[in-house]
Amino acid sequence: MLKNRLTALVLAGGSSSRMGQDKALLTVGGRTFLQKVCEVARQCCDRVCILTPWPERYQFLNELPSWGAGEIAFLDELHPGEGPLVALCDGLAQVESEWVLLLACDLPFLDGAIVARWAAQLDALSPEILASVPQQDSLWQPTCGFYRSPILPHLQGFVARGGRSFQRGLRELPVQAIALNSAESQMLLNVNTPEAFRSLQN
Ligand SMILES: Nc1nc2c(ncn2[C@@H]2O[C@H](COP(=O)(O)OP(=O)(O)OP(=O)(O)O)[C@@H](O)[C@H]2O)c(=O)[nH]1
Ligand SMILES: [Mg+2]
Repeated sequence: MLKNRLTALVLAGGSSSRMGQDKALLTVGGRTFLQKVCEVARQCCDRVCILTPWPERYQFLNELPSWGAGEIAFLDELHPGEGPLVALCDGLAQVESEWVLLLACDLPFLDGAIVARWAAQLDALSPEILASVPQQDSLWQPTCGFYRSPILPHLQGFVARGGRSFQRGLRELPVQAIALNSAESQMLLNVNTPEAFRSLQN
C-alpha cells in the first residue's frame, strides 16, 4: 500500500485497436507518450504508478538517467481488458492516498502547470465531493481527472451492475466539474488513430 496525498495512476493497458500499435510507445520529440505523461504526473503527484498487464514493456522508464531507479511503481492489473473504469477501480484498491489522478497514456499535450493548478485546488473541496473531473460540452474528460478514495465502493457498485461508462457512472455521483478554457481543452486532445498521430507530427 502506498501512503500519500495524491497518487498518479497512469493507464497503459488498452489494446490501441484504432491506432494499430501500442499508443504508450508512440514518440513525439524523442520521448514516448508514456514518458511524457509520467513526467507530468511526477510534477503534480507524490507518487507515480502505471497500471498495465505488461509492465516489462515499460520498465525502461525506471532506467532513464533523469529518473530515480524504481521511481515508477507498477500496479497489478486485476481485470485486463475491462477498460479504463474498471482499471481505475483496480488502481484505487491498491493505493492508500486520499486522491488519485487518473491519466491516460495517450495525452501527449498534457501541461504539468495546468494539472498542478487543478491538484492544488483539491484541498478546498468539501469532503462529500468524490471526484474533480474536467467537463466540456456536458461530457466528462475522465482520463485526466481526480478521484477521492471513498469513491471506490460507488464505482465498484456501478461496475457490478454492468456499468462501464464513465459518463453514466459519474452522473450518479457528487463530482466537481472542472470548466476548461481553450488551452486546457487543447491539452486534453488524445491521439487515437494513425491519422491523428500523423497530423501531430506535421
Ligand atoms: N490498465 C488499463 N488501461 C486501459 C484499459 N482499457 C483502456 N485503457 C487505457 O485507457 C486510456 C484510454 O483508453 P482508449 O483511448 O480507449 O485506449 P485503447 O483502449 O488502448 O484504444 P482503442 O482500442 O482504440 O479503444 C488509455 O491510456 C488506455 O491504455 C484496460 O483495460 N486496462
Ligand atoms: Mg478503448
